[in-house]
Amino acid sequence: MARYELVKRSVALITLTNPPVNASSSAVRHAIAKSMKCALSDPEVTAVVICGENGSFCGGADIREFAGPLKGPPLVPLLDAIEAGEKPVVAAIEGVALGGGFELALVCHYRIAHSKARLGFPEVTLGILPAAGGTQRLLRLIGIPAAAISLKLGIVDQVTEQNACEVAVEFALRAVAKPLLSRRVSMLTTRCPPDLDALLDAVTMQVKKKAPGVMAPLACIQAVRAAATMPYYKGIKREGELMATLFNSGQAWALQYCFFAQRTAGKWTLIRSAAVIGLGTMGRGIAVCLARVGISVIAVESEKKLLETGRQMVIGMLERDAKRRGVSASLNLFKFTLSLHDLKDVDLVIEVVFEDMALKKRVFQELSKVCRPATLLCTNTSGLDVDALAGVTDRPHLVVGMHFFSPAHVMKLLEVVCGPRSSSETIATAMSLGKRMGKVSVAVGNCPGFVRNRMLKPYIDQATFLLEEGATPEQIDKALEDFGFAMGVFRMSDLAGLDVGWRVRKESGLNGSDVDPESPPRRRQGRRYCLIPDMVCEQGRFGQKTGGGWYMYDKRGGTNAKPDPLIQNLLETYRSKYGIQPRNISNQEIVERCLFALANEGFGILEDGMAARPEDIDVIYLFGYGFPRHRGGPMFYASMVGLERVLKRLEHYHQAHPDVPHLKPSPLLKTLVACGIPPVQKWREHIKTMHSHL
Ligand SMILES: CCCCCCC/C=C/C(=O)SCCNC(=O)CCNC(=O)[C@H](O)C(C)(C)COP(=O)(O)OP(=O)(O)OC[C@H]1O[C@@H](n2cnc3c(N)ncnc32)[C@H](O)[C@@H]1OP(=O)(O)O
Repeated sequence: MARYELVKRSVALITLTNPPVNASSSAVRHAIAKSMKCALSDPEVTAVVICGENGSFCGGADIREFAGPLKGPPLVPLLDAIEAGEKPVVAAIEGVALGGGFELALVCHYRIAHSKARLGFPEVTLGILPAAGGTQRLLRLIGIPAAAISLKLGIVDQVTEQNACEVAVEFALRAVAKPLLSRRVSMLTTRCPPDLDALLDAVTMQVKKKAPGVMAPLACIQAVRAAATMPYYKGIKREGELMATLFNSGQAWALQYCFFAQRTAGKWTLIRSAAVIGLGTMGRGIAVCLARVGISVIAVESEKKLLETGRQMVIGMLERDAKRRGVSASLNLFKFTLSLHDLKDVDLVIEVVFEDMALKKRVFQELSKVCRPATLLCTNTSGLDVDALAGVTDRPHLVVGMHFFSPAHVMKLLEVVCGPRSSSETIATAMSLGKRMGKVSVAVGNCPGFVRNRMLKPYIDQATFLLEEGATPEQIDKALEDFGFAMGVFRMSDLAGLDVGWRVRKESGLNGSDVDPESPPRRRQGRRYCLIPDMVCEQGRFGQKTGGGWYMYDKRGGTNAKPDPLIQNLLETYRSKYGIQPRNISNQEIVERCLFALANEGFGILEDGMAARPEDIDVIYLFGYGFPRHRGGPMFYASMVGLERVLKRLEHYHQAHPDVPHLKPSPLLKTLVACGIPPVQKWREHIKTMHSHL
């Protein structure tokens, strides 16, 4: 609910994390109190910055909590303590600072606001008034007659076009040595016009005329009078009394009801009930995502034991999730069953069974028989042909891919895979369901691997070829981590599990009994093939979950990756077996080969019409693979490097490795270079084939 971290060695950064608007729920207030205590007691900390996650400072008190008894730390003492603290506190305001959020900003000693930030007290629209000192502090800060923009008024100390949080941290460092007394807004005296009574009487008349019978605006005027005529400690008492009257009035209840009713009315949806078939890791995560947004879920397994395990895991996840979000777990939305017949009335089914086409086809045939004709049938396949599944149903237009990423209740990306027969309504429903589930949904075409996994193949291939040529997993990971990835390709693969790729390679005849015995060494299906990943899996090393993969871990499920002499040994034996002379490989070569191959596949995807635009690919990589955000995504990165350079380097590497088709520059890349390198946003204009739905 709030993240606490030390930045620049001495600034405590407190980030409110309560989506969508970082409302100051009881859990958030608790987290702020705890973080402030830490910051004020830590001698290393000289200043504090408070900001909100995802571009929103704080949307105010959590209005949903108004209906129940007050939980968690009360706001007023919490805010007073921040203001009274002996270390400078700077509010970094992006998005909104409304109601209690604005009050939080007002107790900070300095306020840095983004130029697009919105600050204000909308409480009156909810039938109440700003009752955590807001009426008293704001007027002390700007005086009674004020009515202009924030900087001019002195509400904020600096307006910025840049990242407000970064600016606030620098500001906080400069504020360390300065006295705080004059920065405590509650200590200031309200500037009043000489004709205060006349002014307030006139405003009262206006309000009565404009909003006859409405209590909150009149209470606000009384609070203003208190700010003008009383010392702070009396003013805030008056503010509290006024709030108490309003808070329990039918007007406040009605206005708060209207706030939520207006938002609920917009939530018309086709999907009220869903089924998830398969309660493995993915299925469980998807089921939790659905229940989180109030959709009732029928969870299906094929065997009693699997169903029971799945049930226990789902309940545990729901309870932990609810605790974290400070809400009650929606267990009542779940039904667990062994029978597909129970799905006859659901609005949508998501199939999450084993990645086996024959099995999936059997499930889709069965669903066709048992589900009502309007039920949408979705598959979570990570790369199989969605249209082949549509083809076995009685409703191909209602079949679509919903490709979640593991862990599904955490990862933001959702690829909505549009088959050639998926109807526009089906795609739109899947996209909007994804949005409702808090996912970043991207529509993609139906090609093997779709977008993320299709692009991942050349990226991982390059990394394994580099191993053959002389690099180590640690060296390659380090180069990619220095580039900005949180994890290099091998550490990431260990986390995801190596067995899935191994199975896919077997199924596609690249490994195992289907391999053509005539194929030359290290070549499969006419191109270069690295056997090392298969050899690692053959040793039962599937990554973190088995305690070993490309690295070794202290235990099964361990996360602390250490270089493994066994892998080093395997590489040396492999190179000598195939007569490969290891060479020194530069970090530049590692980054270029991995990332240019990745982007090159992206160009191919655009050319095939499997993604609508480069921005979609970048979003997929930002949210589905942790591509460093400050690099913009693989396509934007390519444009920053310069397409001409990317083309030249790919030509160079392809010449050196002619048996690696992924290094051959894509025709679209060549076209873009030939036609003067347009900006990313204009690439779409040069794509000839476009998927009909994208
Ligand atoms: C001694 C006791 C002292 C108590 C003192 C208490 C004093 C403080 C009082 C307050 O702070 S009252 C709250 C003041 N704040 C507001 O009135 C802001 C209300 N919200 C908005 O105006 C808008 O939501 C927004 C922040 C401008 C964002 O607008 P946008 O159009 O982007 O999104 P919405 O659809 O409106 O909202 C998204 C989502 O968020 C929910 N939500 C928004 N604000 C709150 C909130 N303050 N509390 C709880 N929930 C909030 C909103 O309902 C939507 O939810 P869903 O519909 O998606 O579920």
